[in-house]
Amino acid sequence: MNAAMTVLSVTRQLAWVGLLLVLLAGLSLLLAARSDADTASPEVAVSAGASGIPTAGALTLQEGLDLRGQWRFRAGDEPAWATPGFDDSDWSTRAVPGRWPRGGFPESGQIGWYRLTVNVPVELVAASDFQLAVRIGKVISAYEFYAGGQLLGGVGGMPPLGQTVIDQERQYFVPPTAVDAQGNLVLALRVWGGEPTAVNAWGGGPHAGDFLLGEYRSLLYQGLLKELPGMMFFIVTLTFGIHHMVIYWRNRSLRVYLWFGLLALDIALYGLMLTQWKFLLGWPYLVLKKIEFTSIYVFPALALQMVWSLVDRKFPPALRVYQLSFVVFALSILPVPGLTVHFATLLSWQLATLPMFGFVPWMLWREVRAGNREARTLLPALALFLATCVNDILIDLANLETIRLMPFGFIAILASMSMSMITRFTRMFGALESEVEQRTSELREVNLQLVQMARVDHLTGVLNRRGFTEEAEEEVARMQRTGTGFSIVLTDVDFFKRFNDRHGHECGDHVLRRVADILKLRTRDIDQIGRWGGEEFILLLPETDAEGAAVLAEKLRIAVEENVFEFRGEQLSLTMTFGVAAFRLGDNLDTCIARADTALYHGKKDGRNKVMIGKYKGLSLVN
Ligand SMILES: Nc1nc2c(ncn2[C@@H]2O[C@H](COP(=O)(O)OP(=O)(O)OP(=O)(O)O)[C@@H](O)[C@H]2O)c(=O)[nH]1
Repeated sequence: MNAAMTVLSVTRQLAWVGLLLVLLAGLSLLLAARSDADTASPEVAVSAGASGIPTAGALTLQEGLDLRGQWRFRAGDEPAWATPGFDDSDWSTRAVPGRWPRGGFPESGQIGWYRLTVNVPVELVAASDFQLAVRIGKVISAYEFYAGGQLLGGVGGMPPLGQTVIDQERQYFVPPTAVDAQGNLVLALRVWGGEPTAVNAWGGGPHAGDFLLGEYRSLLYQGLLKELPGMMFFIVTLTFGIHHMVIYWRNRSLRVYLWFGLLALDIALYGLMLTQWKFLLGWPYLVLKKIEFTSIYVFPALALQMVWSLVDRKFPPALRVYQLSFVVFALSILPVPGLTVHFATLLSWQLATLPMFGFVPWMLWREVRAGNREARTLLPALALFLATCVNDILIDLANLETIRLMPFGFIAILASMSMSMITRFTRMFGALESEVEQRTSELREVNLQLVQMARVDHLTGVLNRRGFTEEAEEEVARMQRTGTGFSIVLTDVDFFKRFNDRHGHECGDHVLRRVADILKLRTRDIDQIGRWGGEEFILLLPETDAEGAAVLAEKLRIAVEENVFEFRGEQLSLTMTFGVAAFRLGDNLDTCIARADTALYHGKKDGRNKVMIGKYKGLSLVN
């Protein structure tokens, strides 16, 4: 019952998480589709140069004018390049976003300028309820942003400070004074490509994200909406992680929950670092980046542990070394100052993960063939996950501008692992329940035997005093209900002490057993026989009056008297005396037995080997 409840509650929780994931995936696809539609031909939205100044109508400005496309570009650094009047017609053009070639522009100190002129409706900009804004996407490694020759801010730090912040999108108010009388607005980006290591690894310049001109609140809303799936992914994985850690905390034998929880927390952290929400933490960019890299660097180690623990296999020592190397890798980048170490080691880390792409599926495939159910559930999800990893690695290696899919791959892993764990624990609970059931029924049987044993005399096999009393009490109750009477017969072996002394205790035991057999054999099934004391037996005869009981007692007396008891070649005989009493209204069991006892006593006194009826007042002898 408990197991069923647990499985039910876990399933319910998973159903919620599943629903969230579906919503998340749906929303992401919707947004991806929207942004695809927006960017289908960025050149159409923006084209640089005096000949084709893009014009932003009122409607477009509300929705946001896409600034992605060709901007004027020049490597080098002149303060005059920010001024609106500067003629940039002889500059080359460069895509925004679009990375610089690897190595960047060392001859110009890794600094280059981007310029774009757009035309905006003057009346709209002058309106008091309209605030013009520009959103600048992600730029490697730092930049300053100018509009109408005014410095509006930037991200990171330009040399000589040289502070790298490569993935922060930021939105800037554009003052109406930045727009000239004809509505022309000149935007300029002064970009620093970064330290040589960064430029060699990443190129430089604007590389991703939104580049938009529009109404401030509308841009802000769009930005928030775009970041929502990332935030939801973070919340879902964080909840998953915490939930599994709590389960592990409550039951330390569920190791697989520990690894699953840690893995989910690690991914949650990584997911958060991929969103703009991380900047709300207000932590230095270096710290955020260290967290991002540590979380991704340590991921293979946790994933290996998780997979092996899920399929319940021992970790091979060589694999342990491989796994620990990731942990060491992840931890060692923490104390190294600056971000250079991350850019310098990323490729090595990616290469180091490559073997996993081969042997993990291979191991799982072997497990699947060996009939491991967890492996069967995990394998397709892992294949999907690895495919998304390849996609993401290609984005870095080949500068592909496609969507990063790893979070979705990880969702598949999460879902499959949950399913796997549910199946596993449902199976475990099922086995446990049937085992408990079996044990309970065994215990019940043993208990029954014990109860029986506690009611039975082990020498003769008839009821003992306690067992007989219980049965007799029930008979009394029945009699009071139905009015049917019964009789009690008390019988005792004559001169048994002498018999014992003469033939030995063992022989005495044997004889007692045989006497019990005779009593059993000569009575009805409904009659109850008990051993009342040492050599004394008692009988309860339902629906029998005193006379009927005396007749039976007489038969028993004769049977015992005529019986030849054989023991170790000896042929022996003995007699018994019987006291009979019928249960009457106003009696209780004790008074009835006492009457039978008195009759027995008188039978003994009267020469033994007799049946005496204990009348209500007085006695009568049967023979
Ligand atoms: N072998 C054997 N003897 C028992 C057992 N229980 C009681 N006895 C013996 O039965 C004898 C009963 O002796 P008494 O109570 O003096 O009665 P008796 O010798 O039968 O004499 P009456 O009953 O007066 O005829 C004692 O010697 C007990 O030791 C038993 O389980 N096995």
